[in-house]
Amino acid sequence: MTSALIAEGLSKRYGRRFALKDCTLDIPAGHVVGLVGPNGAGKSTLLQLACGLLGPTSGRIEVLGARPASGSAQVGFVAQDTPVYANLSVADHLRMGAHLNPSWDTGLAERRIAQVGLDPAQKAGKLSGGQRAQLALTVAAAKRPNLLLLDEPVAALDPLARRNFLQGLMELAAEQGMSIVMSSHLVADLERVCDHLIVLVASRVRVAGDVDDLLATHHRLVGRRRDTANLGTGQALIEQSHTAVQSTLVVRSTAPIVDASWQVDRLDLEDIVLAYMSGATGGGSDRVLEGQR
Ligand SMILES: Nc1ncnc2c1ncn2[C@@H]1O[C@H](COP(=O)(O)OP(=O)(O)OP(=O)(O)O)[C@@H](O)[C@H]1O
Repeated sequence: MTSALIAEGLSKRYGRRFALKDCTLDIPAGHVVGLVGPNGAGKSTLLQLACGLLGPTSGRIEVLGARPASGSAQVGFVAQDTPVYANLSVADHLRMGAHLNPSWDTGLAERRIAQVGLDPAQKAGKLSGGQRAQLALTVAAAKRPNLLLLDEPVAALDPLARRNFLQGLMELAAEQGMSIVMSSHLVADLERVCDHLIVLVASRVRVAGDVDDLLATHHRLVGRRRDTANLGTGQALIEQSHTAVQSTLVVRSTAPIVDASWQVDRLDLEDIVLAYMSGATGGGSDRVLEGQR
């Protein structure tokens, strides 16, 4: 398996504050990867390190087998604020893309512009936020990069445009073999399109892996109140909450849960992401203390 991105002990610091800390990842090529985490977790920082707009404070990052270089034809990046040139028309953006990129795919660009209903003559400065996002994605995709990095690309899109956009992404990945890494707060969307997920919380990677594997190995256990120090071997506690009589845990376990005193439920991806986010904030242990009062 080849890697789209490898990070080892990757950190980025601004003054005394870490935007990303000790991040170790191996993102397989040819996948659609979701990057989630709360505001300020470090998602944009990781994407900017990956496209060479930022350099690491320490550690190593390799993208498609090389050190990231800003402007690489192999890597497409759409920043959170979907930058376009306000005074240029949609058609001007496509002409400029064709001029600057040897691997420019005119057919793909024109097809997408028509699909999303953009008027080629319209000035980019007059487009809505969602339309600008569609234009920026089209320009990035038509470069035919091997890796496409998207920072919250669907935030400005209406639900129908979002569904079409995500459908388009899946087609790009399937037809062109493009690797895609996309940050978003909309986990339900990511569950539909991503086959790999990274959860970043407070500058650190909390979990990363194939979505199918994450769904198969995380469980919610509900049972009579008990001490979580005695979990079965191979079970990692992700989140816990307790009432006076009942304990509710989220655990990661590769082996089946055999303790019949637990009711065991499956989790969806959103449940898993929320468990990592709240487990990391210490919410779980606060709730233990509250239950013991
Ligand atoms: N240029 C900068 N100077 C100082 N601090 C910065 C800078 N850029 C980011 N940070 C800090 O680094 C941390 C991570 O920021 P980042 O933008 O990567 O988070 P994010 O996960 O993308 O957040 P959001 O979901 O809100 O977009 C934040 O605490 C932020 O304040």
